Amino acid sequence: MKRVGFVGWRGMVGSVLMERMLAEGDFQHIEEPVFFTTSNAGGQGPDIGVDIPPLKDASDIDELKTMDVIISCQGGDYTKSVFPALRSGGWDGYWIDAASSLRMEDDALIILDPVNMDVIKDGLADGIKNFIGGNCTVSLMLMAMGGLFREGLVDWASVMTYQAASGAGAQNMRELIKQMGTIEGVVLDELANPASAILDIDRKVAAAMRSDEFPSDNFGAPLAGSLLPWIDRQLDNGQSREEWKGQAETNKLLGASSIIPIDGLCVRIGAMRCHSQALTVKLSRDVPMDEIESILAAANDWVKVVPNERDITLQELTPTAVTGSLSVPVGRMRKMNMGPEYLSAFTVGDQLLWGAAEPLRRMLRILIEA
Ligand SMILES: NC(=O)C1=CN([C@@H]2O[C@H](COP(=O)(O)OP(=O)(O)OC[C@H]3O[C@@H](n4cnc5c(N)ncnc54)[C@H](OP(=O)(O)O)[C@@H]3O)[C@@H](O)[C@H]2O)C=CC1
Ligand SMILES: N[C@@H](CC(=O)OP(=O)(O)O)C(=O)O
Repeated sequence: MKRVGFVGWRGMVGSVLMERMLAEGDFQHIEEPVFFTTSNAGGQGPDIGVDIPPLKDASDIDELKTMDVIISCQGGDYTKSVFPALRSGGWDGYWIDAASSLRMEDDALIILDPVNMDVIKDGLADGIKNFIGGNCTVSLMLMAMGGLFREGLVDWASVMTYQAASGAGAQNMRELIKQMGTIEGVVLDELANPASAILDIDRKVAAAMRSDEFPSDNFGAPLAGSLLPWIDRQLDNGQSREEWKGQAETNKLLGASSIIPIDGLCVRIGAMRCHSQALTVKLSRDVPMDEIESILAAANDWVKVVPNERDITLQELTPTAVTGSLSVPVGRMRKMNMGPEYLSAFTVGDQLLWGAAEPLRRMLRILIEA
Protein backbone atom coordinates (compact mmCIF):
# COMPACT_ATOMS: atom_id res chain seq x y z
CA MET A 1 0.00 0.00 0.00
CA LYS A 2 2.04 2.92 -1.21
CA ARG A 3 -0.36 5.77 -1.79
CA VAL A 4 -3.37 6.23 0.49
CA GLY A 5 -5.78 9.05 -0.38
CA PHE A 6 -7.88 10.71 2.32
CA VAL A 7 -11.09 12.52 1.37
CA GLY A 8 -13.31 14.17 4.00
CA TRP A 9 -10.52 14.23 6.61
CA ARG A 10 -11.53 17.64 8.06
CA GLY A 11 -15.23 16.85 8.58
CA MET A 12 -16.56 15.55 11.87
CA VAL A 13 -16.10 11.84 11.09
CA GLY A 14 -12.84 12.54 9.25
CA SER A 15 -11.43 14.50 12.21
CA VAL A 16 -12.17 11.60 14.55
CA LEU A 17 -10.48 9.29 12.03
CA MET A 18 -7.39 11.54 11.98
CA GLU A 19 -7.28 11.65 15.80
CA ARG A 20 -7.47 7.88 16.02
CA MET A 21 -4.89 7.31 13.28
CA LEU A 22 -2.45 9.64 15.04
CA ALA A 23 -3.12 7.97 18.40
CA GLU A 24 -2.45 4.51 16.91
CA GLY A 25 0.59 5.59 14.88
CA ASP A 26 -1.09 4.48 11.65
CA PHE A 27 0.64 7.07 9.47
CA GLN A 28 3.98 5.41 10.22
CA HIS A 29 2.75 2.45 8.18
CA ILE A 30 1.68 4.47 5.16
CA GLU A 31 4.37 5.26 2.61
CA GLU A 32 2.58 8.18 0.99
CA PRO A 33 -0.52 9.73 2.55
CA VAL A 34 -2.26 12.11 0.12
CA PHE A 35 -4.99 14.48 1.29
CA PHE A 36 -7.84 15.67 -0.93
CA THR A 37 -10.34 18.50 -0.65
CA THR A 38 -13.56 19.54 -2.36
CA SER A 39 -13.04 23.20 -1.41
CA ASN A 40 -9.38 24.16 -0.98
CA ALA A 41 -7.10 22.53 -3.58
CA GLY A 42 -3.49 23.64 -3.11
CA GLY A 43 -4.13 24.38 0.58
CA GLN A 44 -2.48 22.89 3.62
CA GLY A 45 -3.45 19.40 4.81
CA PRO A 46 -3.60 18.23 8.43
CA ASP A 47 -0.57 18.07 10.72
CA ILE A 48 0.30 14.37 10.82
CA GLY A 49 3.90 14.80 11.94
CA VAL A 50 5.45 14.33 8.48
CA ASP A 51 5.63 16.51 5.36
CA ILE A 52 2.68 16.05 3.03
CA PRO A 53 2.02 17.56 -0.41
CA PRO A 54 -0.54 20.39 -0.80
CA LEU A 55 -4.19 19.33 -0.89
CA LYS A 56 -5.33 17.74 -4.15
CA ASP A 57 -8.67 18.27 -5.86
CA ALA A 58 -11.07 15.51 -4.70
CA SER A 59 -12.91 15.61 -8.04
CA ASP A 60 -9.75 14.97 -10.07
CA ILE A 61 -10.36 11.37 -11.19
CA ASP A 62 -6.88 11.02 -12.74
CA GLU A 63 -5.25 12.05 -9.47
CA LEU A 64 -7.52 9.74 -7.45
CA LYS A 65 -6.66 6.88 -9.81
CA THR A 66 -3.03 7.02 -8.70
CA MET A 67 -4.05 5.90 -5.17
CA ASP A 68 -3.73 2.31 -3.96
CA VAL A 69 -6.38 2.96 -1.32
CA ILE A 70 -8.92 5.78 -0.97
CA ILE A 71 -10.65 6.35 2.33
CA SER A 72 -13.63 8.71 2.17
CA CYS A 73 -15.55 10.41 4.97
CA GLN A 74 -16.88 13.03 2.59
CA GLY A 75 -20.46 11.75 2.37
CA GLY A 76 -22.79 9.88 0.06
CA ASP A 77 -23.13 12.56 -2.62
CA TYR A 78 -19.37 12.59 -3.10
CA THR A 79 -19.26 8.78 -3.31
CA LYS A 80 -22.06 8.76 -5.88
CA SER A 81 -20.33 11.35 -8.04
CA VAL A 82 -16.76 10.00 -7.94
CA PHE A 83 -16.82 6.26 -7.30
CA PRO A 84 -18.54 5.13 -10.55
CA ALA A 85 -16.21 7.31 -12.63
CA LEU A 86 -13.17 5.86 -10.87
CA ARG A 87 -14.23 2.24 -11.35
CA SER A 88 -15.41 2.73 -14.94
CA GLY A 89 -12.06 4.38 -15.60
CA GLY A 90 -10.35 1.10 -14.65
CA TRP A 91 -9.19 1.95 -11.12
CA ASP A 92 -8.87 -1.25 -9.09
CA GLY A 93 -7.61 0.12 -5.78
CA TYR A 94 -9.33 -0.35 -2.42
CA TRP A 95 -12.22 1.99 -1.56
CA ILE A 96 -13.03 2.45 2.14
CA ASP A 97 -16.06 4.63 2.83
CA ALA A 98 -18.13 5.95 5.78
CA ALA A 99 -21.14 6.78 3.59
CA SER A 100 -24.09 4.42 3.17
CA SER A 101 -24.34 4.68 -0.65
CA LEU A 102 -22.47 1.47 -1.52
CA ARG A 103 -23.23 -0.62 1.59
CA MET A 104 -25.80 -2.95 0.07
CA GLU A 105 -24.01 -3.39 -3.29
CA ASP A 106 -23.02 -6.98 -4.10
CA ASP A 107 -19.39 -6.04 -4.67
CA ALA A 108 -19.10 -4.29 -1.27
CA LEU A 109 -18.74 -5.54 2.29
CA ILE A 110 -19.87 -3.83 5.47
CA ILE A 111 -16.85 -3.73 7.76
CA LEU A 112 -16.69 -4.21 11.53
CA ASP A 113 -13.70 -6.50 12.00
CA PRO A 114 -14.14 -7.34 15.72
CA VAL A 115 -17.48 -8.83 14.63
CA ASN A 116 -17.01 -10.00 11.03
CA MET A 117 -13.29 -10.54 10.41
CA ASP A 118 -14.16 -13.90 8.83
CA VAL A 119 -16.43 -12.18 6.28
CA ILE A 120 -13.73 -9.56 5.59
CA LYS A 121 -11.02 -12.21 5.09
CA ASP A 122 -13.23 -14.22 2.74
CA GLY A 123 -14.04 -11.02 0.84
CA LEU A 124 -10.39 -10.10 0.45
CA ALA A 125 -9.62 -13.62 -0.80
CA ASP A 126 -12.49 -13.29 -3.30
CA GLY A 127 -11.10 -9.99 -4.62
CA ILE A 128 -13.59 -7.60 -2.97
CA LYS A 129 -12.24 -4.04 -3.17
CA ASN A 130 -15.05 -1.96 -1.62
CA PHE A 131 -15.25 -1.85 2.17
CA ILE A 132 -17.98 0.27 3.72
CA GLY A 133 -18.51 1.24 7.36
CA GLY A 134 -21.91 0.18 8.71
CA ASN A 135 -24.73 2.32 10.00
CA CYS A 136 -23.79 3.57 13.46
CA THR A 137 -26.65 1.90 15.36
CA VAL A 138 -26.00 -1.40 13.60
CA SER A 139 -22.25 -1.32 14.30
CA LEU A 140 -22.74 -0.33 17.95
CA MET A 141 -25.45 -2.96 18.49
CA LEU A 142 -23.17 -5.65 17.06
CA MET A 143 -20.14 -4.52 19.08
CA ALA A 144 -22.30 -5.07 22.17
CA MET A 145 -24.36 -8.14 21.21
CA GLY A 146 -22.04 -9.78 18.65
CA GLY A 147 -21.31 -12.76 20.91
CA LEU A 148 -24.93 -13.93 20.91
CA PHE A 149 -25.19 -13.58 17.12
CA ARG A 150 -21.89 -15.44 16.65
CA GLU A 151 -23.17 -18.35 18.78
CA GLY A 152 -26.38 -18.51 16.73
CA LEU A 153 -28.46 -17.71 19.82
CA VAL A 154 -30.56 -14.88 18.36
CA ASP A 155 -33.89 -15.83 16.77
CA TRP A 156 -34.87 -12.18 16.41
CA ALA A 157 -34.30 -8.82 18.08
CA SER A 158 -36.39 -5.71 18.64
CA VAL A 159 -34.09 -2.70 18.87
CA MET A 160 -35.38 0.65 20.12
CA THR A 161 -32.81 3.39 19.66
CA TYR A 162 -32.01 6.65 21.44
CA GLN A 163 -29.75 8.39 18.92
CA ALA A 164 -27.48 11.35 19.51
CA ALA A 165 -27.43 14.66 17.65
CA SER A 166 -24.04 13.91 16.06
CA GLY A 167 -25.65 11.30 13.81
CA ALA A 168 -27.43 14.16 12.07
CA GLY A 169 -24.20 16.16 11.61
CA ALA A 170 -22.04 18.86 13.15
CA GLN A 171 -24.59 21.65 12.59
CA ASN A 172 -27.19 19.62 14.46
CA MET A 173 -24.90 19.25 17.48
CA ARG A 174 -24.51 23.01 17.55
CA GLU A 175 -28.25 23.48 17.21
CA LEU A 176 -28.96 21.13 20.12
CA ILE A 177 -26.73 23.24 22.38
CA LYS A 178 -28.37 26.44 21.13
CA GLN A 179 -31.77 24.96 21.91
CA MET A 180 -30.62 24.09 25.44
CA GLY A 181 -29.26 27.61 25.92
CA THR A 182 -32.45 29.20 24.60
CA ILE A 183 -34.56 27.18 27.03
CA GLU A 184 -32.49 28.23 30.03
CA GLY A 185 -32.37 31.83 28.78
CA VAL A 186 -36.15 32.34 28.83
CA VAL A 187 -36.41 31.39 32.51
CA LEU A 188 -33.15 32.67 33.98
CA ASP A 189 -34.88 35.04 36.40
CA GLU A 190 -37.35 32.43 37.57
CA LEU A 191 -34.58 29.86 38.08
CA ALA A 192 -32.67 32.35 40.23
CA ASN A 193 -35.73 32.76 42.44
CA PRO A 194 -36.41 29.61 44.55
CA ALA A 195 -39.96 30.86 45.22
CA SER A 196 -40.97 30.96 41.56
CA ALA A 197 -43.68 28.50 40.50
CA ILE A 198 -42.48 25.48 38.51
CA LEU A 199 -45.64 25.46 36.39
CA ASP A 200 -44.94 29.06 35.31
CA ILE A 201 -41.42 28.01 34.35
CA ASP A 202 -42.83 25.05 32.44
CA ARG A 203 -45.34 27.25 30.58
CA LYS A 204 -42.60 29.71 29.53
CA VAL A 205 -40.32 26.89 28.38
CA ALA A 206 -43.09 25.23 26.34
CA ALA A 207 -43.99 28.56 24.73
CA ALA A 208 -40.35 29.21 23.81
CA MET A 209 -39.95 25.72 22.34
CA ARG A 210 -43.10 26.12 20.25
CA SER A 211 -42.24 29.60 18.99
CA ASP A 212 -41.01 30.24 15.43
CA GLU A 213 -37.85 31.82 16.86
CA PHE A 214 -36.71 28.61 18.54
CA PRO A 215 -33.52 27.48 16.71
CA SER A 216 -34.61 24.35 14.83
CA ASP A 217 -33.59 24.85 11.18
CA ASN A 218 -31.41 21.73 11.17
CA PHE A 219 -33.60 19.27 13.08
CA GLY A 220 -36.83 20.79 11.80
CA ALA A 221 -38.31 20.58 15.33
CA PRO A 222 -37.23 21.12 18.94
CA LEU A 223 -34.99 18.32 20.23
CA ALA A 224 -33.76 19.73 23.57
CA GLY A 225 -36.43 19.06 26.18
CA SER A 226 -38.16 16.81 23.66
CA LEU A 227 -37.38 13.94 21.26
CA LEU A 228 -37.87 13.15 17.60
CA PRO A 229 -39.30 9.70 16.79
CA TRP A 230 -38.21 9.66 13.15
CA ILE A 231 -34.69 9.42 11.69
CA ASP A 232 -33.95 9.56 7.97
CA ARG A 233 -36.39 9.12 5.09
CA GLN A 234 -39.89 7.60 5.18
CA LEU A 235 -40.25 4.26 3.40
CA ASP A 236 -43.43 2.86 1.85
CA ASN A 237 -43.70 0.07 4.47
CA GLY A 238 -43.95 2.55 7.36
CA GLN A 239 -40.38 2.13 8.53
CA SER A 240 -37.91 4.96 8.57
CA ARG A 241 -34.80 4.26 6.49
CA GLU A 242 -32.77 4.15 9.71
CA GLU A 243 -35.09 1.37 10.97
CA TRP A 244 -34.79 -0.51 7.66
CA LYS A 245 -31.00 -0.55 7.98
CA GLY A 246 -31.22 -2.54 11.23
CA GLN A 247 -32.14 -5.85 9.60
CA ALA A 248 -30.65 -5.26 6.16
CA GLU A 249 -27.19 -4.22 7.35
CA THR A 250 -26.95 -6.58 10.34
CA ASN A 251 -27.60 -9.62 8.18
CA LYS A 252 -25.28 -8.49 5.41
CA LEU A 253 -22.50 -7.60 7.87
CA LEU A 254 -22.75 -11.00 9.57
CA GLY A 255 -22.96 -12.85 6.26
CA ALA A 256 -26.08 -14.56 7.67
CA SER A 257 -27.27 -17.55 5.63
CA SER A 258 -30.91 -17.01 6.65
CA ILE A 259 -32.36 -13.66 7.66
CA ILE A 260 -32.44 -12.89 11.39
CA PRO A 261 -35.42 -10.51 11.84
CA ILE A 262 -34.42 -7.19 13.43
CA ASP A 263 -36.85 -4.30 13.82
CA GLY A 264 -37.71 -1.41 16.10
CA LEU A 265 -38.19 2.34 16.28
CA CYS A 266 -35.35 4.83 15.89
CA VAL A 267 -35.59 7.97 17.99
CA ARG A 268 -33.39 11.07 18.13
CA ILE A 269 -32.72 12.30 21.67
CA GLY A 270 -30.70 15.19 23.09
CA ALA A 271 -27.41 13.32 23.61
CA MET A 272 -24.32 14.71 21.92
CA ARG A 273 -22.49 11.76 20.28
CA CYS A 274 -23.50 8.49 21.94
CA HIS A 275 -26.26 6.31 20.59
CA SER A 276 -28.11 4.12 23.08
CA GLN A 277 -30.28 1.12 22.26
CA ALA A 278 -32.79 -0.95 24.24
CA LEU A 279 -33.10 -4.50 22.98
CA THR A 280 -35.54 -7.34 23.37
CA VAL A 281 -33.77 -10.45 22.16
CA LYS A 282 -35.63 -13.68 21.45
CA LEU A 283 -33.07 -16.37 22.20
CA SER A 284 -33.12 -19.68 20.39
CA ARG A 285 -33.09 -21.45 23.78
CA ASP A 286 -33.16 -20.69 27.50
CA VAL A 287 -29.53 -19.68 28.01
CA PRO A 288 -28.55 -19.08 31.67
CA MET A 289 -27.73 -15.42 32.48
CA ASP A 290 -24.13 -16.15 33.53
CA GLU A 291 -23.54 -17.92 30.21
CA ILE A 292 -25.02 -15.00 28.29
CA GLU A 293 -22.77 -12.56 30.14
CA SER A 294 -19.63 -14.57 29.49
CA ILE A 295 -20.45 -15.05 25.79
CA LEU A 296 -20.98 -11.30 25.36
CA ALA A 297 -17.90 -10.29 27.38
CA ALA A 298 -15.61 -12.65 25.45
CA ALA A 299 -16.76 -11.51 22.01
CA ASN A 300 -14.31 -8.60 21.59
CA ASP A 301 -11.94 -6.37 23.57
CA TRP A 302 -14.30 -3.38 23.80
CA VAL A 303 -17.63 -4.73 24.98
CA LYS A 304 -18.12 -4.42 28.72
CA VAL A 305 -20.87 -6.20 30.61
CA VAL A 306 -22.39 -3.92 33.26
CA PRO A 307 -24.13 -5.72 36.14
CA ASN A 308 -27.87 -5.13 36.25
CA GLU A 309 -27.62 -2.96 39.36
CA ARG A 310 -28.78 0.61 39.80
CA ASP A 311 -25.63 2.42 40.94
CA ILE A 312 -23.18 0.97 38.44
CA THR A 313 -25.74 1.33 35.64
CA LEU A 314 -26.09 5.06 36.31
CA GLN A 315 -22.30 5.41 36.51
CA GLU A 316 -21.29 3.37 33.48
CA LEU A 317 -24.22 2.90 31.12
CA THR A 318 -24.97 6.47 29.99
CA PRO A 319 -23.94 8.62 27.03
CA THR A 320 -22.10 10.95 29.41
CA ALA A 321 -19.98 8.10 30.75
CA VAL A 322 -19.21 6.63 27.35
CA THR A 323 -18.67 9.68 25.14
CA GLY A 324 -15.23 9.85 23.52
CA SER A 325 -14.42 6.25 24.47
CA LEU A 326 -14.14 3.01 22.49
CA SER A 327 -15.72 1.04 25.32
CA VAL A 328 -19.16 -0.38 24.48
CA PRO A 329 -20.99 -1.17 27.73
CA VAL A 330 -24.04 -3.43 27.72
CA GLY A 331 -26.24 -3.86 30.76
CA ARG A 332 -29.83 -3.95 32.05
CA MET A 333 -29.73 -7.64 31.13
CA ARG A 334 -32.37 -9.89 32.59
CA LYS A 335 -34.92 -12.46 31.50
CA MET A 336 -38.24 -10.78 30.71
CA ASN A 337 -41.83 -11.56 31.80
CA MET A 338 -42.52 -13.03 28.37
CA GLY A 339 -40.43 -16.11 29.23
CA PRO A 340 -36.89 -17.41 29.79
CA GLU A 341 -35.99 -17.08 26.11
CA TYR A 342 -36.63 -13.33 26.14
CA LEU A 343 -33.64 -11.20 27.13
CA SER A 344 -33.60 -7.45 27.74
CA ALA A 345 -30.42 -5.41 27.20
CA PHE A 346 -29.35 -1.79 26.98
CA THR A 347 -26.18 -0.63 25.29
CA VAL A 348 -24.43 2.70 24.72
CA GLY A 349 -21.67 3.54 22.25
CA ASP A 350 -19.86 6.51 20.76
CA GLN A 351 -21.30 6.84 17.28
CA LEU A 352 -18.32 8.74 15.88
CA LEU A 353 -15.83 6.05 17.03
CA TRP A 354 -17.18 2.49 16.56
CA GLY A 355 -20.21 4.02 14.84
CA ALA A 356 -18.19 5.69 12.08
CA ALA A 357 -14.41 6.24 12.09
CA GLU A 358 -12.92 3.23 13.91
CA PRO A 359 -14.06 0.46 11.53
CA LEU A 360 -12.56 2.43 8.61
CA ARG A 361 -9.24 2.98 10.42
CA ARG A 362 -8.99 -0.70 11.25
CA MET A 363 -9.85 -1.76 7.70
CA LEU A 364 -6.99 0.38 6.42
CA ARG A 365 -4.65 -1.37 8.89
CA ILE A 366 -5.93 -4.78 7.73
CA LEU A 367 -5.08 -3.84 4.14
CA ILE A 368 -1.68 -2.42 5.10
CA GLU A 369 -0.80 -5.53 7.09
CA ALA A 370 -2.21 -8.06 4.57
N1 LIG B 1 -22.12 12.08 11.19
C1 LIG B 1 -22.19 10.79 11.43
O1 LIG B 1 -22.52 10.38 12.50
C2 LIG B 1 -21.86 9.77 10.41
C3 LIG B 1 -21.55 10.13 9.14
N2 LIG B 1 -21.24 9.19 8.21
C4 LIG B 1 -20.88 9.56 6.83
O2 LIG B 1 -19.81 10.46 6.85
C5 LIG B 1 -20.16 11.57 6.03
C6 LIG B 1 -19.52 12.81 6.58
O3 LIG B 1 -20.16 13.15 7.79
P1 LIG B 1 -19.61 14.33 8.70
O4 LIG B 1 -18.18 14.10 9.01
O5 LIG B 1 -20.57 14.46 9.79
O6 LIG B 1 -19.73 15.58 7.67
P2 LIG B 1 -19.12 17.04 7.77
O7 LIG B 1 -20.16 17.93 7.22
O8 LIG B 1 -18.57 17.32 9.12
O9 LIG B 1 -17.89 17.03 6.75
C7 LIG B 1 -18.03 16.72 5.39
C8 LIG B 1 -17.20 17.69 4.56
O10 LIG B 1 -17.73 19.00 4.63
C9 LIG B 1 -16.72 19.93 4.26
N3 LIG B 1 -16.80 21.09 5.17
C10 LIG B 1 -17.40 22.26 4.87
N4 LIG B 1 -17.34 23.11 5.88
C11 LIG B 1 -16.67 22.51 6.87
C12 LIG B 1 -16.28 22.89 8.18
N5 LIG B 1 -16.58 24.09 8.69
N6 LIG B 1 -15.61 22.01 8.95
C13 LIG B 1 -15.30 20.79 8.48
N7 LIG B 1 -15.62 20.38 7.22
C14 LIG B 1 -16.32 21.23 6.42
C15 LIG B 1 -15.39 19.18 4.32
O11 LIG B 1 -14.99 18.91 2.99
P3 LIG B 1 -13.76 19.72 2.31
O12 LIG B 1 -12.59 19.62 3.23
O13 LIG B 1 -13.57 19.00 1.03
O14 LIG B 1 -14.26 21.11 2.15
C16 LIG B 1 -15.76 17.88 5.01
O15 LIG B 1 -14.96 16.82 4.59
C17 LIG B 1 -21.68 11.61 6.05
O16 LIG B 1 -22.20 12.24 4.93
C18 LIG B 1 -22.05 10.18 6.10
O17 LIG B 1 -22.07 9.68 4.80
C19 LIG B 1 -21.23 7.88 8.57
C20 LIG B 1 -21.51 7.48 9.82
C21 LIG B 1 -21.87 8.39 10.85
N1 LIG C 1 -28.31 8.06 10.33
C1 LIG C 1 -27.41 8.08 11.47
C2 LIG C 1 -26.05 8.58 11.09
C3 LIG C 1 -25.51 8.08 9.80
O1 LIG C 1 -24.72 8.75 9.18
O2 LIG C 1 -25.98 6.90 9.37
P1 LIG C 1 -25.56 6.23 7.98
O3 LIG C 1 -24.05 6.09 8.02
O4 LIG C 1 -26.24 4.92 7.92
O5 LIG C 1 -26.01 7.15 6.88
C4 LIG C 1 -28.03 8.95 12.54
O6 LIG C 1 -28.72 9.86 12.15
O7 LIG C 1 -27.77 8.79 13.71
